[in-house]
Amino acid sequence: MTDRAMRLSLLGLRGDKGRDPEITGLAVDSRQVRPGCLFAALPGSAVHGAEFIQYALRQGAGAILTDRKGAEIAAAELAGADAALVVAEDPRAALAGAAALWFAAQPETMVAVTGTSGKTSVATFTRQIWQALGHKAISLGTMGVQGDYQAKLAHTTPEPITLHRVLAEAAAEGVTHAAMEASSHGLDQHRLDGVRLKAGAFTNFSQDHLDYHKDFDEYFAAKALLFDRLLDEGAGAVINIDDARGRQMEQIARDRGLKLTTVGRAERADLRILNQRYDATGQDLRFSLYGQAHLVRLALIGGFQAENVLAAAGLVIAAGDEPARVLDTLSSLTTVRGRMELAAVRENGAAVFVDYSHKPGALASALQSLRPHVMGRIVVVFGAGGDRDRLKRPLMGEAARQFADVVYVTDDNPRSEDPAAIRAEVMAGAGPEAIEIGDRAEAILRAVDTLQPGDALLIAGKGHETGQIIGSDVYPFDDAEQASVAVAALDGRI
Ligand SMILES: CC(=O)N[C@H]1[C@@H](OP(=O)(O)OP(=O)(O)OC[C@H]2O[C@@H](n3ccc(=O)[nH]c3=O)[C@H](O)[C@@H]2O)O[C@H](CO)[C@@H](O)[C@@H]1O[C@H](C)C(=O)N[C@@H](C)C(=O)N[C@H](CCC(=O)O)C(=O)O
Ligand SMILES: Nc1ncnc2c1ncn2[C@@H]1O[C@H](COP(=O)(O)OP(=O)(O)OP(=O)(O)O)[C@@H](O)[C@H]1O
Ligand SMILES: N[C@H](CCC[C@H](N)C(=O)O)C(=O)O
Ligand SMILES: [Mg+2]
Repeated sequence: MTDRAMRLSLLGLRGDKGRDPEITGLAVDSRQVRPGCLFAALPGSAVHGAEFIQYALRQGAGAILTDRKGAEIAAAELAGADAALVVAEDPRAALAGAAALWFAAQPETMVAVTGTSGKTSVATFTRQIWQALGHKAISLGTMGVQGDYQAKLAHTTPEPITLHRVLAEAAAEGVTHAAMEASSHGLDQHRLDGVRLKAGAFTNFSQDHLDYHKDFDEYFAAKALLFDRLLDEGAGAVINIDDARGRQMEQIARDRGLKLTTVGRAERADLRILNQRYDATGQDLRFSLYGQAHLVRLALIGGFQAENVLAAAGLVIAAGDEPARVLDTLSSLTTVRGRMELAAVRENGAAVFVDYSHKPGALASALQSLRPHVMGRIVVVFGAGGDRDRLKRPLMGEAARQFADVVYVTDDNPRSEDPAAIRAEVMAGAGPEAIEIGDRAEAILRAVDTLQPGDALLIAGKGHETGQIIGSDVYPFDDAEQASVAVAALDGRI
């Protein structure tokens, strides 16, 4: 970043006392500040970034962006400093704007998707459709950047500096289309403020992240930011109207003058699911677009995938592709890694699926949606993550008890917490018949062992993850791999 420089004013920022230094880079972490950098001292949940202004100045920061409180905290250090001070009402929003200007390029056609579940799936399907139509496209989110440009990401919605660096790199590689996940944290922290979006989608809403958002309404309000603030008037809004929150979002989008496409089973939905027929390898979907019926074969497990596929189709259409051509691509869509992914099949035909459901609503819907594909019993193996929303643990237990026939409770990234204590909270909801096995590999082996012809096992919670986080160590662990190993061992192939 340091091989070029840009005046502070060209980043949309105004320094105090008319100061307008050349900026050589952007940083949110004082430890990454290099001479001439702009340091954004953001109000944090643990500390105010302004506590680190003294270090940023020592490293040679050329400008400090913060809020009024930050300026007060660091008043003494700032008084004698050469660096320009920029005080913004909302420094996160100002940083997002500055990052967009600094990196300048982004794919021409960008869309974002929010909702409690389905963001990764919709973003991935959107990218797959674009690619099938011949566009150079990426999806960006929980699984990193995938498609015609690839990169790892630490967050679902990265902070603006990383986000715009990646978008600029992708654009430089010729990527013209990008679908990104908008997490509620990302929206709340203005991480996407500088992204030029052609359309946004809303999937659904259920319990999550109540460790971060004060309550349901605040969590919803964060998701609504995509429609009531980020998208420009006239941009597309693709909204699943099957639940009450979806209809609330629809109203918000309507009030903002967005161009609506409704999705769902509701009779008035523009992209409407008419019927689904399930079998062991996928489903036939009958749907309509503006009243015109279509039939498509989807090699995807789970009724909710139809909602995700139609939301993705809606986004691609809203972003400018021709509807008939878009619908033609749908039969080519492939399973998203770790989302109702077939991981292994036993000799007796019983199937093992790996899924990323790690929230009560997602677990319930994963299990419910598996049911019509399965003739026998559904067995589930799952746990709940440590250092994350505790309220969801018993609720996940209840979902498993209600929608699976055999329940194994195990560990899923206990992090700094006591694994047994997490399991106890899950077990409280899962009921006395649930079987508790801390070691995840053993739980998977035991569950695979119970599978009879026609049964299916759902290993939930880790999806595409490749590690088990215990304390601060990450041990290699891949549910799909463990499933294959267990099947091979039990069927006498190893
Ligand atoms: C809860 C949350 O979202 N926290 C974000 C927030 O950090 P914070 O407010 O807690 O930061 P803090 O520790 O209080 O520090 C305050 C400030 O001081 C700075 N600092 C800190 C130490 C230092 O030596 N120097 C320094 O400058 C920090 O960079 C920060 O800007 O602001 C930081 C800078 O923008 C983010 O990196 C950080 O994301 C953390 C890493 C995080 O893990 N976020 C997760 C929960 C997240 O965003 N997840 C979503 C959703 C995932 C999902 O859907 O499941 C995602 O999009 O990934
Ligand atoms: N439309 C949907 N409705 C209900 N459940 C869904 C839907 N789509 C996906 N799921 C479930 O949620 C899990 C996560 O899906 P996905 O990764 O697409 O969602 P996400 O919103 O990106 O989640 P995260 O916030 O964890 O990144 C899936 O494994 C599946 O069980
Ligand atoms: N993005 C989510 C993923 C959780 C996945 C689950 N395996 C866990 O560790 O809880 C989080 O970090 O809360
Ligand atoms: Mg995701």
